[in-house]
Amino acid sequence: MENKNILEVVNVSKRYSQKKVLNDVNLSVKKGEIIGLVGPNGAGKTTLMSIIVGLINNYEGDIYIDGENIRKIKKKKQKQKLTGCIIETPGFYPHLTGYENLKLLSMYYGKVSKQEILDVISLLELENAMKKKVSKYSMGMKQRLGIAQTVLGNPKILVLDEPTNGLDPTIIPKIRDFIRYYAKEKNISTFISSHILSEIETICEKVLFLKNGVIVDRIDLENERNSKRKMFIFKTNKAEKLFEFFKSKNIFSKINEENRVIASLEEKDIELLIPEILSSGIVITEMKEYMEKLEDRFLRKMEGNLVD
Ligand SMILES: Nc1ncnc2c1ncn2[C@@H]1O[C@H](COP(=O)(O)OP(=O)(O)OP(=O)(O)O)[C@@H](O)[C@H]1O
Repeated sequence: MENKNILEVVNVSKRYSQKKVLNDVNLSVKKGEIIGLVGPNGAGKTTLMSIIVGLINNYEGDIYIDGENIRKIKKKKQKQKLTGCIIETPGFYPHLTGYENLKLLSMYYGKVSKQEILDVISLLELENAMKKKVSKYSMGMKQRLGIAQTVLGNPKILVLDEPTNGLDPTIIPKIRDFIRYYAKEKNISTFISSHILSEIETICEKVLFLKNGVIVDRIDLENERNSKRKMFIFKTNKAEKLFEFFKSKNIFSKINEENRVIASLEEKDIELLIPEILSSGIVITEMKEYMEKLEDRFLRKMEGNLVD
């Protein structure tokens, strides 16, 4: 994968009258990367995404897409071609069929082959919907057609605000495959927000937490997956004593609500520490690797007590 930043958000702030809804946001997305944006209601996710795709033009700071400052792009069409987006409800021509809508958009962008259109239809399993007028579509079908539209015109980055909203759970894996296909096969990056944190966790390489317009945490999931340091969970008769033991070794640990001890360790530490733990009279009846769910981490972060 190329290491080039396809999106750069530099010191972006946004006010609505007196209220600052984005405060000095900085982030970057590399070519082919899939990055998630999570945060509570009103955190500023839609505002940030709307600025990136050019729907909001009145903001402080700068947005660069593929090295170009979007403020300097005067032609609307040129700006629109940079990003494929789904923000709130996508717009269509309701009296036309799904296929006619896709074809019309392709003609607007030019240079979209029939095969490219057929690819999106097949990836999102839209075949049966293509001949129907969009006015007859369910909300989920409209959402899928909206997602299909995002890749026409070969954009640099997909900006997807809650793309799985209103979708049947059986369709959600299709969206995941679609995003992965365009990231890995076509090198199109994705910046995605979702309330379904497990989705973000499975698809994204990095996740940003936005709270009150500020990015309060950045998690490199890919790095964590490959890290030598892992979290382990211990079932023991003396949780408090084990916790104190780790503390005395400067190892991060905590006791969870089930009285299990969770500690951040490298595998090589374990061999050294286990004999010491056992000789101090602590009995460990179970020990396994522990993956903290993004949701739990998110909740801790929102409560303001994230400890790494
Ligand atoms: N046009 C507007 N005028 C005034 N305030 C606005 C406007 N649009 C958004 N806001 C405010 O900006 C803040 C951020 O809103 P935004 O929709 O970006 O948050 P969000 O993280 O996308 O929330 P949600 O998860 O509920 O979609 C909120 O306090 C919202 O009330």
